[in-house]
Amino acid sequence: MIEYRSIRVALLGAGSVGSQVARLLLEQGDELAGRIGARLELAGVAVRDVDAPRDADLPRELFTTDAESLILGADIVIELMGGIEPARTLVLQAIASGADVVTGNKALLATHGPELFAAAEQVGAQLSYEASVGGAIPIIRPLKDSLAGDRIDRILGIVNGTTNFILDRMDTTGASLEDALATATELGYAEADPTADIGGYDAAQKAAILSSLAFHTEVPIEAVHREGITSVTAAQVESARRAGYVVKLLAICERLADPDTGEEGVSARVYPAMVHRSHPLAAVHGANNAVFVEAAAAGPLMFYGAGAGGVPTASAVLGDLVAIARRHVLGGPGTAESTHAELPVFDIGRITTRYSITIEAADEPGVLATIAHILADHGVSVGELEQTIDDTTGRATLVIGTHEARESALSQTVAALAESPVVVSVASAIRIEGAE
Ligand SMILES: NC(=O)C1=CN([C@@H]2O[C@H](COP(=O)(O)OP(=O)(O)OC[C@H]3O[C@@H](n4cnc5c(N)ncnc54)[C@H](OP(=O)(O)O)[C@@H]3O)[C@@H](O)[C@H]2O)C=CC1
Ligand SMILES: N[C@@H](CC=O)C(=O)O
Repeated sequence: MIEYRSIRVALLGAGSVGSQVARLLLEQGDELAGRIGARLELAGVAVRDVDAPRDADLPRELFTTDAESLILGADIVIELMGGIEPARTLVLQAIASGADVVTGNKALLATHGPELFAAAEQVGAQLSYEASVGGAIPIIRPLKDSLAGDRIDRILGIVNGTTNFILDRMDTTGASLEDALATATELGYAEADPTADIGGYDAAQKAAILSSLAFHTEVPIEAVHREGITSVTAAQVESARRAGYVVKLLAICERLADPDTGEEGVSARVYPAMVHRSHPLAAVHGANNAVFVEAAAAGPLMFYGAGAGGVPTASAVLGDLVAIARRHVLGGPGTAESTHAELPVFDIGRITTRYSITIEAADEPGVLATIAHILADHGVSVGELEQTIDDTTGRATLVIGTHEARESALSQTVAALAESPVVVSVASAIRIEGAE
């Protein structure tokens, strides 16, 4: 039997992901030691409550509530507590004490990434975060390393497993958002506060991380346009379904030219949109994620797989852990973050999108002409208006087909329609993304 040296690993958090990381580390200890050339010794696991039930059967003596003491003496610290504090302070303490860090905490990276990366760079520590986007899907390292020599123009993806699970359930079983969210939470997909998922915050944090990596610039979380799925109704999902579309929460990160000045910049945005059923993103079911990357030389690339869940995400965490541990054995520099370019981040109002608007109006003479007039004022042609009349309610449903306009124009059109006395409600205004 080979006597390996030990690398001390401190784990902060043993929830959905952390408990599976600990289990796999203990179960696969010998195999990982062979791959690394050193034994990963789980020094301890910091939690809030050492007696709380866990998803995995782990030795009780590993648990502590004293994260600060656990960090001291650790070679590698894995942060899987989530949230900003105390995670930020603990990660900084770990770096200052000479440890490398692995984290899956996108909220932390999207808000304090520059501070954490600078602290790590100053002391030559590694800060790895593959699990922060796409769960099990390798997407961080491909963007950071494999595609570092290419020019990425666009990323279009589904990056939140919980909302994809919910929208998929609403589409395929007619379940309510609340019921589907309860199931996603039971399955360990949702954040500790699921508002982060359904409000689009989690996807926006991931968009900030992806666009910063892809465009080698700092895209702060405040610059990411965010809309969640809380306003998506069963009726909207159903009408999209009847029209051959499915509603998905999308993250779009793209390099573009300012429509007014031609200046190059980037846009990062998250919103629910209709995707045609023939588009590959429509076939992303359950808590799976998919990320399309369009790179100038590589062409289109697609990354697909489990986007959430304790076991799949543990795979990404362990991948980072093994990569760092190998460096402890073999020496040599780790991978670095890009030196940042200064690209402006465009406001959503400058983006051009395709969208569909559904209006409910009283079926009165002249309604169509009034609405057509409002639309014409906002540059939407009358020819794009379709009308159906419900015989029982007497209401007219008017659907503006696929129309392309600047986001600023879209919000003005919707506001003008909503204010018109002939309009009962703007039942739905939803973007359409992805070619059919
Ligand atoms: N769940 C998923 O599918 C994915 C999650 N992630 C990210 O991974 C991280 C962990 O997620 P997840 O496992 O779902 O989170 P959980 O909420 O399930 O687990 C959090 C763990 O951290 C511990 N913890 C929280 N706050 C403290 C504190 N102040 N002091 C000590 N321990 C603390 C909790 O302790 P206790 O158990 O005692 O309460 C718990 O064990 C998050 O950043 C999340 O965004 C990334 C990809 C996928
Ligand atoms: N809550 C997140 C977990 C993974 O990042 C999600 O649902 O995607």
